[in-house]
Amino acid sequence: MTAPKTLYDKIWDAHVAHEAEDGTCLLYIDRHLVHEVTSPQAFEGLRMAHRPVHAPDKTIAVPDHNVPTTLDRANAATMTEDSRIQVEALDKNAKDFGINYYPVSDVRQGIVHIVGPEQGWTLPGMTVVCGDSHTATHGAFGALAHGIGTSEVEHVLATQTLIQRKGKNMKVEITGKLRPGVTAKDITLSVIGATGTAGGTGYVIEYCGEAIRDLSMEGRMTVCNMAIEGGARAGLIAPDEKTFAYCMGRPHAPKGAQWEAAVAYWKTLFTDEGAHFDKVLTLKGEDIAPVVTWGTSPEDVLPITEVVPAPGSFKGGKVEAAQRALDYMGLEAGQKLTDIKIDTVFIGSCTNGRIEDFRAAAAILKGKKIKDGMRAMVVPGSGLVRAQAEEEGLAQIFIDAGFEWRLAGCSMCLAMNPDQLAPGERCAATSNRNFEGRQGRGGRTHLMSPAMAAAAAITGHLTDVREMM
Ligand SMILES: CC(C)[C@H](C(=O)O)[C@@H](O)C(=O)O
Ligand code: SF4
Repeated sequence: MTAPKTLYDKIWDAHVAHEAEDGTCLLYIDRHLVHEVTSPQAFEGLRMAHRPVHAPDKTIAVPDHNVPTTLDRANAATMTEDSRIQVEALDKNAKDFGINYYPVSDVRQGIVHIVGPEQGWTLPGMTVVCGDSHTATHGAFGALAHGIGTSEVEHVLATQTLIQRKGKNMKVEITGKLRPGVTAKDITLSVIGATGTAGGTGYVIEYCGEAIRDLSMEGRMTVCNMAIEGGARAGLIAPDEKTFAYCMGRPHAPKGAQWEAAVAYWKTLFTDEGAHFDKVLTLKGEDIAPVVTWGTSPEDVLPITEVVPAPGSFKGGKVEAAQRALDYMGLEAGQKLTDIKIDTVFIGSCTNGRIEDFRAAAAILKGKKIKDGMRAMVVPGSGLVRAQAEEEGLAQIFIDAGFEWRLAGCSMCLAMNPDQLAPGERCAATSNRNFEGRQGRGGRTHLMSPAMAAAAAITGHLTDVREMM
């Protein structure tokens, strides 16, 4: 009898092409996703070595970080020089190397981590890499998805393999049911609150338990997306009937007999009874509340019913960090979180830019107006999410409430395109990072779920969405 394996062990073992004596492995890569920020030097390296892309049919590129999200973006003048150079380089590299490409003009364009699953490129049991830390998102399908650096991007382009050492196994179990108003975003932020941003260092996290099983594929992507903020190398969720239903019929999913064979294999992708985990965290779904971040790290998270913590309440080295965070955020210890006024709302990103996120936000906004003077925008994760939201009438709800309804891209998740905070502006954001300057120099970010961001847009301050339901 073979030893019981975790889901991570199974996918890993199925992809090891070579293992060196010191344990360094060469891992076969099934899908390589590429965006404009981390790929230019990699393609340049290939060019200089006169090498082709090894598996162009498994390589998928889309520009997302630098692209403006306003309707006039076809006009090159809407981009800074640096942004334009990166996007034009991707246009050229995609053409020269013959890889799959979704240019800005294509309705399928969007954030790489939303486009991959949507087009059926991401499937259970695969190894997926991208020169981007939030590649962890694809783990929602039971795919082993690693974020990689630019030199590794070049290596994968050239060889379709990645040099890796195996990580350790960590289990994060969310038992029971979530309470009303609590979402996947609250799960993933609460996990980071419990483990800290280094809690997952060296591990691949498998999320399991009833509350995870109950999530839609969109919600599972939200959870895995932030595995990286918890320090983990990747996040994973075992595929099930929901996963198969999401994948079926997608443009690049297998069809017919190949589909049947694939599903039969996918059904073997679960952690065996008795498999060993090096670390385990269990949270009760019932105990998770709608949360917001108050500081400049995703671990600075608290239930919305709490107050801004006193730096002195932290241990050791964290006291200074907490004080600095409060100074940067312009907050006072003891202040009620619900008293924090905001002037900007950003709903979007690879964490929360999918259709379900927009349904949740629209449910709160329907028939309401955002606070006077509020700058609020909804940025779809892809052109197809945008089209679906328009068809479902969600876009009109946002527009009627006073939101800007944008084109797809990373947008205000990071300050690499025209959507940015000015110094001192304070934003309720559905994205995943809140460090100093993330959304623009001097900008202040509070991370939360789409429903919570919608509630804050209406009241003008951080708000407990449960009071609006
Ligand atoms: C620009 C890119 C390399 C970066 C990442 O890897 O995460 C970005 O997507 C981010 O979220 O900060
Ligand atoms: S949406 Fe944000 S987190 Fe996601 S890939 Fe873009 S910049 Fe990174």
